[in-house]
Amino acid sequence: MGNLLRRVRISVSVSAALALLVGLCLTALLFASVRRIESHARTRAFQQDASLRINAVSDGLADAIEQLMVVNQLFNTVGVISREQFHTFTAPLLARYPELHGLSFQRLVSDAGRPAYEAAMRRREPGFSITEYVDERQGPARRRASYNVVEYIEPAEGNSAALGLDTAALLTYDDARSRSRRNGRATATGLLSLVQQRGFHTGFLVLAPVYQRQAPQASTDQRERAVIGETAAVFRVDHLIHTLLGRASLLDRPGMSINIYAAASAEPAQLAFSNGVAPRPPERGGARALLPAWLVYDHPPPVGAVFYVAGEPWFIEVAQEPRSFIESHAGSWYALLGGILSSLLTAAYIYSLVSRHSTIERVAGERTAALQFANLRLSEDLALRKRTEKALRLREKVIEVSANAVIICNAEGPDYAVEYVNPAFEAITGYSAAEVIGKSLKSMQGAGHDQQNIAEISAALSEQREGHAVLRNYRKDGSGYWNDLFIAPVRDDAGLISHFVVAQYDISAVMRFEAELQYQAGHDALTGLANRHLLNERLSGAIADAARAGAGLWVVFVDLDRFKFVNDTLGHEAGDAMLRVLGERLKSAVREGDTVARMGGDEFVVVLPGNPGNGAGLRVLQRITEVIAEPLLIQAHEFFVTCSLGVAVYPEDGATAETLTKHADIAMYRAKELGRNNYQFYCPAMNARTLERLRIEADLRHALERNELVLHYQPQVDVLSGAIVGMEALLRWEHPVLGVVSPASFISLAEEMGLIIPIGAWVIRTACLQNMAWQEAGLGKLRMAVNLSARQFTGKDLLQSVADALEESGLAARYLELELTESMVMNDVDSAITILRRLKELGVHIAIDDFGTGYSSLSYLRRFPIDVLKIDQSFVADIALGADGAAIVVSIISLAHSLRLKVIAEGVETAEQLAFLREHGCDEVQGYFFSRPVGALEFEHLIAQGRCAMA
Ligand SMILES: Nc1nc2c(ncn2[C@@H]2O[C@H](COP(=O)(O)O[C@H]3[C@@H](O)[C@H](n4cnc5c(=O)[nH]c(N)nc54)O[C@@H]3COP(=O)(O)O)[C@@H](O)[C@H]2O)c(=O)[nH]1
Repeated sequence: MGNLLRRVRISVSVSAALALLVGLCLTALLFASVRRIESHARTRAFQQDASLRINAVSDGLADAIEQLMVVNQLFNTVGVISREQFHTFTAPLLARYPELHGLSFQRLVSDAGRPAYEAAMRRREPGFSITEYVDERQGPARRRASYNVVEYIEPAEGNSAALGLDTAALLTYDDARSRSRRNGRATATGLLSLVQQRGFHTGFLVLAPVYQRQAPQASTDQRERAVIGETAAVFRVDHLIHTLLGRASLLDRPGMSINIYAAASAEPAQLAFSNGVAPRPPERGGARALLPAWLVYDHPPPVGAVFYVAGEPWFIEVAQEPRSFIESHAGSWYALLGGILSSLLTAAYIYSLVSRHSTIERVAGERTAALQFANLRLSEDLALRKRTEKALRLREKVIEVSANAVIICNAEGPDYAVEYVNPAFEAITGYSAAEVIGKSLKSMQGAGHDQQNIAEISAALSEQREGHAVLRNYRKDGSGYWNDLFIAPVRDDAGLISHFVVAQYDISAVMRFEAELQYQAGHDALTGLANRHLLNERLSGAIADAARAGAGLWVVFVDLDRFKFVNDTLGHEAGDAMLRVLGERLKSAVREGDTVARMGGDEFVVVLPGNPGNGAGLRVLQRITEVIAEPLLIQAHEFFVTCSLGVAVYPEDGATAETLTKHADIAMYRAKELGRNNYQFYCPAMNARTLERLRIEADLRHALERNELVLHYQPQVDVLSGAIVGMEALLRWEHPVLGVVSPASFISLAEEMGLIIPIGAWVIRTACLQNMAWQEAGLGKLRMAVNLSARQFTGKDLLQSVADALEESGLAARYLELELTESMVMNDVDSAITILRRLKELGVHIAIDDFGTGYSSLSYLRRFPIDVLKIDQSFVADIALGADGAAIVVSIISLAHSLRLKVIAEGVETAEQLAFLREHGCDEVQGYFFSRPVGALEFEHLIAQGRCAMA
């Protein structure tokens, strides 16, 4: 409160002080303004007074001079008049203008004319002579060239001494006289001492020239020649000014001084009149020195003006003596005092007004603060209540909109009657609130009473504690769902348990997802069959069962033959589709419950429990082979797939899932080696073979860089001439330990390992270089046939490697023939045609190898840009055996020729076969009958012989 009071007092004082300050400032402004106005008024009044005086003086002088000009005009008009006439004419003028001290006529007399002139004058004025003053004594004038003699002068009284006076002796005249004569105008002299009166007085003369009448006066010279004298007016300055100012009552103004100078400025030597020294500002000593001058006295600046007296500049200065500020600025002082008084009164009034307001405000402020405080408390209470209500409503809403079921039931057993269920409960269970409220909580357990977890909930209810259980509950329509249930007691204000709240979460989706995950963990995503992991589990279980039962079981490893080819040529989608179909077929070949698993790629494992060795197992193997071999339609193509099977037997071939699977795999490899499409039972010797295969794989990776690969060449012979017309390049691997390895053993391995691409490129390049070398050696222009593998044919580098080989070797493309198998071009006809066209664009020949063994469609054959059909050696071998083989050979020859293709038969071993082929129009032949594939040197010998031995 003390603070508040202090603050109020300060604010009141500040307001009053401010009002006083503003008032004083305004007063100061008013004071300064009034002072300015007063000063201006006084200065203006003084300037007007000064102007009156200046005008009176200058006009009065002009008037006086004008009288002289009247006299002068008389002389110049009438000529020199008599003395009496002069007196008569000037008397009224002098009477009217007392400021005129005298009017005279002065004649110009030459020295020569002096005696005559004096004589003539003496006739009128006895004793007359021309005189001058020497040492203030008048005597006869000394001789000089000419004299300016005062002939008449009026009034005579007081001026008689001047008669006969030669004014040429007065040097002060000279300048004014000569100017007057030259310019023909009245001219004033400077100040001079007048001799007319007793004593000397300051005065001046105005001279006006008198010329000889009718004499020319246009130029200065003419005027100087024409001059006969001048009229002159004499002025006593003090008398003149007094007269002029006195006449206008402008003389006696207290405090005002008038100084007149016969010069253009205030030159003290030319002071013509003064009625007092020009006043100066008073000295400012003591405290007055601290005040600005305008506050101490008021001193309007003196007024000065130049005016002309008979053409000569005169200066007049009128000054006013300074007056004290107090005396000259009464208005300013009244304004100042009035302002200060008003300011003090206003400040006092504001002080009292604001004090009253402050007191009222203080009291009102205290009351308002108290009210605000009370209001605040009230608002807080209200807000708290609102928040509480809002929180309750929110909780209620949360329960209402909760996706999980909420039940509130009475805490009284044994029924625990339901008092509330939320909408989610109704949605999940299908029961409406009306159907369950009032019913026992336990009645909602549905048909799943046998579940163990229910006991936990019952215990929580009876022990009045929290509980949790996952239950299988049932909806009103009888369908089941998984319920993650929490129960918790609710206490009333007294701390007693009055209710239980039950929260139910429908976790059916989670349970399904878990089951799905579990399924996926054990199953192959593509085929839905068991995966390697589940296979191990199941096989281990089956082994344990078999061990317990003392029974045997088989593990069958299934690998699809040439699946890689399908995958590579038709793409992964086709491969996947094939695997899905074949997986289903495998399942159909075994009993329900038998495990069929996919290991990855085209490898499957089938577990046959229950003593399959009693004959059932072999039947299953047979079924597997059959279902796999059934025609398969993928992307509108019909495929015939075979498989190779390997079987490991428990307990003979292993006691663990891992060992049995591995041994079944080894047996499957053996089946592959033995030509695919068969099954093999594992035997310990296979282990060694497998190891051998692994070693070959490792060595093959380095065969190319170690130069272990070589080409052998088998001649192709023209049937009719017996001439060697070409050769087939056949790859050999000269293994440092194993000796020469047949391509049949490692080409498929190289394909699987992806090595066929660099190996194939090497073959094409080497064959081209060799052919070109032979051609350059003059061994003839023969065609070189080179085999392409499936992977090589579809590989992206084929065209480039062929082009590079031709370019590097320089071999003409027509001497290179590429051999493809039927299956390579039939699997994807459109793409094969594209590749073949590009190869043909290079200029190479294309041959279809092993023709007749595959599934060539004749209609497609027409579309392929090929040159040669190569009859498979199996048909050639069959020629001698029966009608079928021979018929096929004849058909192929005829077909080829109808398509304008050349036919070459391979595997010709006998003269009989040759004869048959020749008889049926086969074009070329190749086979052991002529030569086995031989090394390059040996082949050169064959060419050198020119032809092969023909039977
Ligand atoms: N992709 C590649 N494949 C190649 C390459 N070199 C060979 N091969 C293929 O390997 C398979 C086996 O070839 P090979 O052991 O050389 O056997 C060939 C001939 O030696 C053999 N032949 C020739 N005449 C006779 C005969 O009168 N009787 C008889 N029993 N066999 C004979 O036939 C094989 C030639 O077959 P083909 O290629 O179909 O003309 C074989 O499939 C080769 O294609 C290679 O570089 N790349």
